[in-house]
Amino acid sequence: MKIKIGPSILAADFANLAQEARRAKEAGADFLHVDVMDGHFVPNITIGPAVVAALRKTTDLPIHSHLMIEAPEDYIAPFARSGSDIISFHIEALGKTRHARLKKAHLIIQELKKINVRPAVALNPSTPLADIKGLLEKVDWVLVMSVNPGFGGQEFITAVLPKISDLRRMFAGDIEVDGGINDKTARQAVRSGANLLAAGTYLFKAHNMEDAIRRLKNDE
Ligand SMILES: O=C(CO)[C@@H](O)[C@H](O)COP(=O)(O)O
Repeated sequence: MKIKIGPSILAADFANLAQEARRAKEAGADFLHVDVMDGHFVPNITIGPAVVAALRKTTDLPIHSHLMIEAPEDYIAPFARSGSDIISFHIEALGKTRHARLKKAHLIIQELKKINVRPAVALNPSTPLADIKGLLEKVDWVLVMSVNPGFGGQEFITAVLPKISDLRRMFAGDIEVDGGINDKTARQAVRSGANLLAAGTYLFKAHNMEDAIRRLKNDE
């Protein structure tokens, strides 16, 4: 599968987002990964739909809004209106029982498809695949977190690699891995079956983003 790279704008210069989006595009990015955090689901607050809408005006790259928020079902419409092409929501944010989570996930997926936004389901490092198995026929993008969500610049959790391989055995769609991606962990993730890589620190702090993207794609 072709490897695609989504620079995570959490590590970008927030005072110059238009320029950062342009820099990512020129460096060969395939999509922009936008981390939305609410201070409840994760212990950090980042950006809302207004910033995604502003970013939308500056780039034609697909925008993936990764909702790390409680009650994501309440925010689907504003993030869709802001111009997100892909919206991911966390399975852990949808309730206490597996049944309740799946029920809510199905409704969110239906709503997203109806408005032509690509749905993706995200799961934390400690969340088992069993929790999303019932959704794999409904989505074609799964986001596997390789750090505990909340902050950029953390170390890749190698314990998620078997989960990526297991997922690849049962799922032919896109598998995005996010958190602690660098040239070494990118290779581990791809070897395990990932084809989409979100990377913040490694790309935005690189001396040359184009070279860094090439290294992640392993086509130097
Ligand atoms: O969602 C998250 C963190 O919660 C990620 O998207 C990070 O923003 C990735 O940053 P790096 O680990 O690549 O610096």
